[in-house]
Amino acid sequence: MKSIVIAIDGPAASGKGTLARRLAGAFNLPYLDTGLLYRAVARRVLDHGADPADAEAATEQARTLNRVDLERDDLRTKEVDLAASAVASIAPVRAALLDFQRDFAQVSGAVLDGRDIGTIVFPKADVKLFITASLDVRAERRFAERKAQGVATTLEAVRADLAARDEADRTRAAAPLRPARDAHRLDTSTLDADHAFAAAAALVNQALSKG
Ligand SMILES: Nc1ncnc2c1ncn2[C@@H]1O[C@H](COP(=O)(O)OP(=O)(O)O)[C@@H](O)[C@H]1O
Ligand SMILES: Nc1ccn([C@@H]2O[C@H](COP(=O)(O)OP(=O)(O)O)[C@@H](O)[C@H]2O)c(=O)n1
Repeated sequence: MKSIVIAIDGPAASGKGTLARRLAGAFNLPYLDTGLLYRAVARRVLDHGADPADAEAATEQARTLNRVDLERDDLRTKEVDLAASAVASIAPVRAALLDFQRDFAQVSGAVLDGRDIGTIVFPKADVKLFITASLDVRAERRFAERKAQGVATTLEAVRADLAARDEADRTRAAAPLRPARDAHRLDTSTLDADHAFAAAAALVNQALSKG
């Protein structure tokens, strides 16, 4: 199969990762969850006792990030959610992570999900998807995940955290969260994962048949 790049962006808990993983499996492409890069930088900053908003400290951690950092099992906590969004607003942090993301797709193409894949990382991606869902639906999904992990929280707290992070991601100067002009928008508020996958796979097949 032709090696292609599929860029998937959208707000937190919209279903990007679920969809990206399935597309990667179906089209035999490597998958990169780029949120993990920012989470791992944030984790390292916190481990060093530094402030995630400290540009110098965060940039140093981004420049020395390695693959093992991405495999940690403590990257999806509430503390890291907010710290990741803070380090992600620092332009030199983003610059330090750019080559890794581009190199990842070099050999065999890839599916990447994040916030700026279609706008900055791969502006010429073969297929761009912008995944959304209402704040209430996304909060329910993330709350269910946290509950399954045994984390003590409330739906209201999860909703407030998502809203704050989305607002920060949308309004930052460096690579703000927004759909690329040529992105296909997919609202998963009332689409289950199977229907979201079917809609996305149809768009990928369309691109493959044109290419
Ligand atoms: N279309 C969908 N319908 C219902 N639940 C979904 C859908 N897509 C994802 N989920 C669930 O929502 C949660 C967040 O999905 P995830 O793919 O991790 O989102 P993101 O990568 O955008 O943060 C997960 O528990 C996932 O199983
Ligand atoms: N390409 C990306 C991916 C993530 N991020 C940042 O990293 C944070 C965590 O991303 P994530 O994709 O793991 O978050 P969830 O959607 O899984 O909650 C986001 O809130 C963004 O601030 C980014 O700025 N650019």
